[in-house]
Parts: sequence; structure tokens; C-alpha cells
Amino acid sequence: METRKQIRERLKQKRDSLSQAQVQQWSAEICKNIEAHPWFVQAETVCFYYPLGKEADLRPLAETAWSMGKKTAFPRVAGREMQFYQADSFTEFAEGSFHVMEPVGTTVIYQEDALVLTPGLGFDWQGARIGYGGGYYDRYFAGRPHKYKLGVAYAMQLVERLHPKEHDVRMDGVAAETGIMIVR
Ligand SMILES: Nc1nc2c(c(=O)[nH]1)N(C=O)[C@@H](CNc1ccc(C(=O)N[C@@H](CCC(=O)O)C(=O)O)cc1)CN2
Ligand SMILES: Nc1ncnc2c1ncn2[C@@H]1O[C@H](COP(=O)(O)OP(=O)(O)OP(=O)(O)O)[C@@H](O)[C@H]1O
Repeated sequence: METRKQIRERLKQKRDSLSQAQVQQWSAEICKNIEAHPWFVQAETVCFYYPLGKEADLRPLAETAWSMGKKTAFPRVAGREMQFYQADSFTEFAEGSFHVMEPVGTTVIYQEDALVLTPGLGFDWQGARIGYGGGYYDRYFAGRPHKYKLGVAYAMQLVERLHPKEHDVRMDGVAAETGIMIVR
């Protein structure tokens, strides 16, 4: 059987082999799908991520959120912990841990009913998630419950079963270019 590490590497390779044009096209479709979903429409606060490598680029959706007057936050890592900090424009970022662009602001955002757009290398049909292996999102969600955890990935990153570990926090849904799957 394929190990967790092998699955992670296989999914990463698959994603990294996408062309920039494909990333832009699917990202735009993912943005459109999320924008139309009630979880986004109704959210007062949306937790985004700043795209890394060939992750789906949700920056246009953040612009939409700002134009709708929503509060938005992005992750910042400190040691083993991650928190979301408010950012209202892309001028408020600086390169941080793991070369990810992080907000420079100091306002920590935690709202249980915020929509949390969660990046991942893979998701399964039950909403289990596999990331880069740092465990940041798992530790974050373990300490801070969220009602609307929406995984974000390309359809080719969806697998039938990931064999999640005890500490793996399940998503409430997964957004892809082909549509949004709600799993709870
Ligand atoms: N966009 C984004 N932001 C995020 C995460 C994420 O997965 N994606 N994180 C989720 O935990 C946290 C940062 N943790 C990270 C932990 C490990 C690696 C990492 O191993 N990166 C790879 C290559 C990245 C690529 O090119 O795709 C590396 O450094 O080899 C990245 C981020 C918070 N912010
Ligand atoms: N709730 C938790 N409490 C303590 N440690 C945790 C918790 N969740 C995860 N970890 C630690 O994080 C490590 C990595 O977890 P895992 O392999 O699930 O990462 P991942 O979900 O792929 O990564 P990421 O969330 O950074 O994208 C685990 O081996 C574990 O030690």
C-alpha cells in the first residue's frame, strides 16, 4: 500500500507538473465556484491563504471579498503555531516562514463561523486532508473550532481515501474547478 509520504509526494508532483496557464484557468473556475456558494456569500469573515507554488490562486476572490465589505485574514506562522491576521490589501504582506507571503498586520482574527479556505496537496471523499506535513492547519483547527472549513484543490488532487490519522481534522467541504463537494 502507498504510504502517506508517497501519496504526498505523488500529489505534489502531479500538481507541480501543471502549466501556469492551467493553474490560472482552474484557479479562476475555483474562484467562481466559491464566489457563488452560500458559505462565501454569507460569510462575514473569510480566511484565505497566499498561494505558494502551484496552489490554486484565490487572490482574485480576496479582491471580490474586499469589494463586498468582508473581513479577510491570512495565515502567519510563528514556530509551530499558525494564526490568521487581518489584511485588507495585497500591499500588507511580507515574505515569512517557508517563503510564504504573510500579512504584516497585528490583528488576530478568530471567528468560529468564518469561512476558512484551506490549501492542501490532496483531499478525500470524506474531507480528509493532506498538506505539506507541517501539521499547521491540523494544530490550528484542533485548538480553534471552525464551522466552514473548505478545502481548496484541483479535481485531480481528490482521492477516494487518504487513511487519515487521529489528529487529521476533516474539512466540511472541498472546492475544485469542477464544483464544490459538501461532506458534512
Ligand atoms: N499558501 C499556503 N500558505 C500556508 C500553508 C500552505 O500549505 N499553503 N501552510 C500549511 O501548513 C502554512 C505554512 N506551512 C508550510 C509548511 C511547509 C511548506 C513546504 O514544505 N513547502 C514546500 C514547497 C512548496 C511548493 O513549492 O509547493 C517546500 O518548502 O519544499 C510550506 C508551507 C501556512 N501558510
Ligand atoms: N492536534 C495536534 N497536536 C499536536 N501535534 C499535531 C496535531 N496535529 C498534527 N500534529 C503534528 O503535525 C505533524 C504533521 O501532520 P500531518 O502529516 O497530518 O500534516 P499535514 O496535514 O500534511 O500538514 P499541514 O497541515 O502543515 O499542511 C504530525 O506528525 C503531528 O506530529
